[in-house]
Amino acid sequence: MQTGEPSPRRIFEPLCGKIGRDRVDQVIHAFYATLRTDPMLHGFFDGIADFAGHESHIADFWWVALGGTLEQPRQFDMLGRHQGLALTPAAFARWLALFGETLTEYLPIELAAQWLKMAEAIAANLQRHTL
Ligand code: HEM
Repeated sequence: MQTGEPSPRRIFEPLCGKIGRDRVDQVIHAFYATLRTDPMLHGFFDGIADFAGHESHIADFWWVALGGTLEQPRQFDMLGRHQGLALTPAAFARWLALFGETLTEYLPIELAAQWLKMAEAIAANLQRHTL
């Protein structure tokens, strides 16, 4: 039996650590700037008065979803916020396409792919409950 050698093990590092909060904020800021000017989706966001507040709320959501913690925990109500928006499969597809484009612009391909995978899973769940 070998001694003194650490057994090989998978070191788990959550995505939040690999991406970092600054890049989460950058991605969200760029993504919502895109959403607000997108011909298909901008109308959903026109009514938001405090957009900076909205972006920081969304960035906090993703920070937690990616494994991070917040100094001041916040409540999220994903289903409640999306119910009644009359979302369509085409709107979801557009949202995901734009999110994927933003991710690949700001992150290395592997990190972008992992984050997008999470967004796709959340979107699929949202669609099941809101369409
Ligand atoms: C058709 C696609 C989508 C549209 C048009 C849309 C639009 C919106 C709107 C209008 C709000 C409410 C803003 C407010 O009143 O403060 C919101 C909230 C939010 N959205 Fe979406 N959304 C879409 C898909 C998604 C997806 C796929 C995700 C995540 C993967 C997401 C994440 C969030 C989060 C985290 C919030 C805040 C929830 C909370 O306040 O607790 N959205 N979205």
